[in-house]
Amino acid sequence: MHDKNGCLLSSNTGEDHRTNIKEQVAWSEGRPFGSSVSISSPSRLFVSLSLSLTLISVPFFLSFFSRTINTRREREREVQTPNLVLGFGYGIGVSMEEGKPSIERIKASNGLEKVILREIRGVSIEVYLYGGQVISWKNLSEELLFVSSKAAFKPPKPIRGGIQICFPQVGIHGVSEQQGFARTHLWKIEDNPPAFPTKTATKSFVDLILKPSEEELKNWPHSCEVRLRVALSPGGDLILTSRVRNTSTDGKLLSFSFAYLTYFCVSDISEVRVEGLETLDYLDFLKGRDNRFTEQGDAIVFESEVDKVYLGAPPKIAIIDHEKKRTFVLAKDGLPDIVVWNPWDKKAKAIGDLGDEDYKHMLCVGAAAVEKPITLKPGEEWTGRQEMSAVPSSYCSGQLDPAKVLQMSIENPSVSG
Ligand SMILES: O=P(O)(O)OC[C@H]1O[C@H](O)[C@H](O)[C@@H](O)[C@@H]1O
Repeated sequence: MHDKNGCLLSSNTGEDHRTNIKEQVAWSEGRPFGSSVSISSPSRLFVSLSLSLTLISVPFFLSFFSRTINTRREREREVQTPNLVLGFGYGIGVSMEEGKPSIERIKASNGLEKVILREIRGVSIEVYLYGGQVISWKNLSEELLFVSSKAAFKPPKPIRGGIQICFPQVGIHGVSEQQGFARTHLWKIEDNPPAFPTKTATKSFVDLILKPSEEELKNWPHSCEVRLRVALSPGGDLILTSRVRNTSTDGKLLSFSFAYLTYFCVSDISEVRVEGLETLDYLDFLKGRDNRFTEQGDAIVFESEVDKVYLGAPPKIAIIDHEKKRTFVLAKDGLPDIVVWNPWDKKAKAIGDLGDEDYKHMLCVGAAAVEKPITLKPGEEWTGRQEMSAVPSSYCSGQLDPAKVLQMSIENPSVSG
C-alpha cells in the first residue's frame, strides 16, 4: 500500500494486503444496509427456516474460521526460519510485540526471504536476501524509502527502489551487467563474519555475504567475498557497512566500482534541495561518461533529468524535503563520490518497472566509488559505509558547505561517521 506520495505505507509489498482490502470491499458491498423489507407469510416461513439454519451453522463456521486462522498462523510461523541473527541476541520469534525491538526472518508473500529489524517508536528496516537490498526504512511508522508501485519482486530482475548495492560496476560502463550483479543475486546470512576493525555500537543488525556464482565467474573472473552489515540504531539511523575482500589465489588484482543507490522517498521532487555538493566537480552521464563539469555555488535543485556523479564529496550531505519539512542526512566513509539520479518524466515513462508519476516522489542519492575504481591486492579488504538519518528540517541551510564540513570533520573526526 502506498501513501499519496507513492511511498510504501506497508512494506509487505503486498499481495496479502491487497487481497484483504478486496475481500473487505466485496463483503461490505454484499450487505443489505438500510434496506426495508415487508415480510409475507410464506416469506416468514422462509425467514424462520433461514434463521434456524443460520443458528445451526454459526458454531460450525466459527470453528471452521478459527481452524483456518490457526492454520494460517502456523504457516506464517513456519516461514520464520530460526537461527538468525546476530546482533542483539533476539532470536526468531522473540518479542514480536509492536514497539519492542526484535529481529525476524520471514518469507514475504512474493516468495522472497527478508529480515526485519525493529526498534522502539515504529522504527524498522526490511532487507531482502535477494540483492542484499534494504526495501523499507521506517521511522515513527512512516516509510522513508521509495519503492516503485511497479517494482517486480521476481528474480533475476532488480527491485526498483530501496537501496540497491551496485557492485562490481556502477551504471553501464564496465564488463559486468548494468549496475553489477550484486543487486540480482541471492545473498546469504553470515552467522560469524570476520571481526570489524572498529566495533559498532549498534546492537540490531544482520550480516550478509555474497560470493560470485560459478556462472558469474565466467563473465567476471574475480574471486572475492562481498559482505554487508545492515544495522538499525535505536534512534532510527540506518547504517550500511560493506566489505570486499580479494580472495584470489593466483595473484590477481581485484578492481571494482561500488554504489549504494538509495531511493529516498520525497514529497515532491521540485521541492527538494541537496546541500553539500555545491562547487564540486561531477561527471554527467547524460553527456558521456568522461565529461567533467563543475557545479555552481548553489545547492542542487531538480527541474529535469539528472544522472551525475559528484567527485570527492564531503563526508556528510543533506537532502532537504521542503514540503515534508524533513532532512535526510547522509554520512559516508571509504566512498569518495555521490551518485544523484532522477529520470524525470520522459525517461520514467520508458522504464517498465517505474510508474509514470513515480519520478516526482523519489530521488536516488548514494555514496559511491565511481571515478576511480577500488583496487585490491590478493588478501586485501576494503570497507565502505553509508549512514542515514531523517531529521526535522530545522536543519540550518548552508551548514553543509563542503569546506565547513571538511573543517568540522578534521576538528571532530566522529562527524565523518
Ligand atoms: O535502471 P537501472 O539499471 O536501475 O539504473 C537506474 C540509474 O541508476 C544510476 O544512477 C545510473 O547512473 C543511471 O544511468 C541509471 O539509469
